Amino acid sequence: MSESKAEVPARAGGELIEYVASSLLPTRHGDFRIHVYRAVGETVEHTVLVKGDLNGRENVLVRVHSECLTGDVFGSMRCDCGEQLDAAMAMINEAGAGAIVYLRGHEGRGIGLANKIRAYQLQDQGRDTVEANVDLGLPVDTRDYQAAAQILHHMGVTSICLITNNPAKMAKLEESGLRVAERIPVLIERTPHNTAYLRTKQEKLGHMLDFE
Ligand SMILES: Nc1nc2c(ncn2[C@@H]2O[C@H](COP(=O)(O)OP(=O)(O)OP(=O)(O)O)[C@@H](O)[C@H]2O)c(=O)[nH]1
Ligand SMILES: [Zn+2]
Repeated sequence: MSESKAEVPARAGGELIEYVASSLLPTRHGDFRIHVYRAVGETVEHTVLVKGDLNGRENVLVRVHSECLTGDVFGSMRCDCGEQLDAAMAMINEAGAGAIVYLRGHEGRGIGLANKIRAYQLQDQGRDTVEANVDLGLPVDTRDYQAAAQILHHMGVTSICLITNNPAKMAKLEESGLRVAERIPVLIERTPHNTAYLRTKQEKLGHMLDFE
C-alpha cells in the first residue's frame, strides 16, 4: 500500500525517540495509521495511532495515553483508562484528524504492572490509589512526557488540543516544549467499581472530574 510522504516520519536525530515503522491499522473506531517509535537506549516501544495528515498542523486533537494493561486490554472497571482510550479513538475518528500517543513504560503511573497489582491488593484492603503507592514506598506518579512531546514534534504537530482530565499532564507536556492550546475533557460513567477511585483522583491528584 503506498503512503503519502507526510504520513511517513523520518528518523528523529539526537532525540529520546527514534522512528521504527508504520502501517495502516483498521480498528473498530475507524481507519488509523500506526507508527512505532523506540525509546533510544531502552527497550520501550511507544505507539502512535494517527488519523489524517498532521504535518504542520496546529491545534491537533491528541490523546496522550499511559499504558494500562488491565484497563486497556482486559476492560477492567477499576479505572477509567480503557473507556477513555475508546472514547478518544472515537472522538478522533469523528473529527477526521488527530493522534493517540500510547506511552509504554507509564504502567501504574510509572511503577510498573507488578507494583500496580501490589497496590491493587492494598486497595482491596481499603487503601486508596495514592495511599497504596505510598504504603509500598513507591512514588505516586513518576511519568514524564518528553517522549510524547518529541514524537508529536517529529510528526510535525505544532500545537495540540489535549484529551484529558489531568491539568498536570498539560503542564508537563508544555514543560517538554509542546504547546497545549486547549483541554478536552473525557469523562467516563461512574460505576460502583470506579467511584471511590475517581473521587480520589479528583481530590488527591487534581483531575478535573465532576464530583461535588
Ligand atoms: N499505581 C497505580 N496506577 C494506576 C492505578 N489505576 C490506574 N493506574 C495507572 O494510571 C495510569 C493512568 O493515569 P490516570 O491517573 O488514570 O490518568 P491520567 O493519564 O493522569 O489522566 P487522564 O488523561 O485524565 O486519563 C495508567 O498507567 C494506569 O496503569 C492505581 O490504582 N494505582
Ligand atoms: Zn487504568
